[in-house]
Amino acid sequence: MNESFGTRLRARLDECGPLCVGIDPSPALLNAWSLDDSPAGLERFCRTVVEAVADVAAVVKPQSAFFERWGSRGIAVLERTIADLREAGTLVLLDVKRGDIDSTMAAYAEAYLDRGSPLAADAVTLSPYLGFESLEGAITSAVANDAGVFVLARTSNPEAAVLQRLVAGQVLAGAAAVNAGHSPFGPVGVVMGATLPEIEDSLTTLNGPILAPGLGAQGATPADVARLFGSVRHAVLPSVSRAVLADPKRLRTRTLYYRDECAAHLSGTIAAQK
Ligand SMILES: O=c1ccn([C@@H]2O[C@H](COP(=O)(O)O)[C@@H](O)[C@H]2O)c(=O)[nH]1
Repeated sequence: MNESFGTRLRARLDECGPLCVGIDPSPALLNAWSLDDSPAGLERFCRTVVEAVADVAAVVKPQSAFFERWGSRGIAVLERTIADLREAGTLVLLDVKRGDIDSTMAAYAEAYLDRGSPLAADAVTLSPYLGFESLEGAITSAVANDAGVFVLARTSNPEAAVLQRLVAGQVLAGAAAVNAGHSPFGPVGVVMGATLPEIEDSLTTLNGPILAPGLGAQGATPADVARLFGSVRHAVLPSVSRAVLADPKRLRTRTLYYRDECAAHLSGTIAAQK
């Protein structure tokens, strides 16, 4: 029997420490790397990131939008990047933020979670905007494929605050209900920005992983991660993209910096800053 996503994520966090590195091959970053904004440039970018971080980041998170922009040729690069990451033993979280009615969700699940699919990842991001229950088929598919999902609860962008504060409680309750009884984590993670001023107390009963984007370019620091997520330190997965990707020569050192700083702040080795 294969190991569940929760078991594999726990092992990876214990082995590598708490960091998710994003692969966001934007036109600006390709330009900063002196690469063509083309599928070939995209491929070179991704190969370089995989080689530099696959063994030190617990999870790597390709941002689908930057691949989709190139149509089928970009998706082909995404497929190869997912394959390279999985071969390297890294967990792949595909950031696609999908959410739709049940029959359409089933097709998304087939694309991103069915282990026979060329785009199959270890986990995907999902949007609960059509109702948490509309994600049920995708969650069932994730469990059947030993994969996971991360449902948007409170995202890192400031524009989301008013809308998401109204519904985050429902998302956290829905996720906790699915995760109940699973060990070490259930299959349903949530997304909670590291940029938030505060988080919901109910996160302590989630029994699932917490993806915390916003580190670096969006202004959050490792100290913020510890201040917000200290009560769920065993489950938090801080995520960083541009602040690590800015300079190809410093990919690994920046990754190690964010990983080690997050680990030190979360463990209390570095005292929490006000
Ligand atoms: O709440 C969210 C959810 C997802 N993202 C994505 O993460 C990266 C962030 O990139 P940075 O360069 O570290 O700012 C990007 O792919 C977003 O789409 C997020 O920022 N916030």
